[in-house]
Amino acid sequence: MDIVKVSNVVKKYSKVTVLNNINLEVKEGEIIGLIGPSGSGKTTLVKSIMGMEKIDSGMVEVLGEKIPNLKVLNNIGYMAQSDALYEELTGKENLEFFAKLFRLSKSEIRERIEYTAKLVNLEENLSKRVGNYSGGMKRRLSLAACLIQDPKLLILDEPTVGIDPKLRFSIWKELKALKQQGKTIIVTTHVIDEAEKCDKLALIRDGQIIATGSVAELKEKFKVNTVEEIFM
Ligand SMILES: Nc1ncnc2c1ncn2[C@@H]1O[C@H](COP(=O)(O)OP(=O)(O)OP(=O)(O)O)[C@@H](O)[C@H]1O
Repeated sequence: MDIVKVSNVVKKYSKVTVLNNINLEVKEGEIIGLIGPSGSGKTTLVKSIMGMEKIDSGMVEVLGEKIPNLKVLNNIGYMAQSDALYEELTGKENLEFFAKLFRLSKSEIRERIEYTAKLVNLEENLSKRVGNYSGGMKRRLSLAACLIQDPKLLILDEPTVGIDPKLRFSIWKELKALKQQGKTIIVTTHVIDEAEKCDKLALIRDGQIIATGSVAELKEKFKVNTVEEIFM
């Protein structure tokens, strides 16, 4: 089943076309990487998938519903490029705040905070004020926050920026485990070794998808031996 279906999407800012006839299908349980140079349209595409950006033409469907659709938003965990956290609150209070937005019960809130904090290795720091967190810790808390309601679809915009390689490795291990549970994950990245971990890549340039496929398929298509060369 297609969890996300993007059909002929065009998005303009003033007269500038930022997404130029995008078509993309994402299947259940797939990790898809959106890869492309800075300014190529990755963030605009993920925001259009959620309905945060109004598209000029085309159609987006998520979980079988036409977007924009508020109900579907409950099933999307979105981690934006910049952290949207309350610096005055502790890590735990931030997670509680987001959990309450989704009307989770008290016991669900406790369970989900425990699970997500463990996932991103922040259990020891939950009672600290977020204003005192490092950049990497804020990134990890944002990831925990976007998982709090146990969404079916995760949309992660450069999730591992500012995260050291060891933790990046453990986050990817968890993303794979989430995939095994049937979650679908869309991730934008500039990091080559992350691209290798995706089931499928969509290469974006100047608002167009120039190729999609697994790393192996893309290497074959472009007749190259490494992922770096695909980017070139
Ligand atoms: N709100 C906006 N108003 C006008 N132009 C915008 C707006 N948001 C993005 N753009 C432009 O749209 C283009 C695509 O931007 P977008 O943020 O989607 O790229 P990106 O691939 O995510 O880049 P990066 O990797 O640097 O995050 C850029 O030229 C950008 O300047």
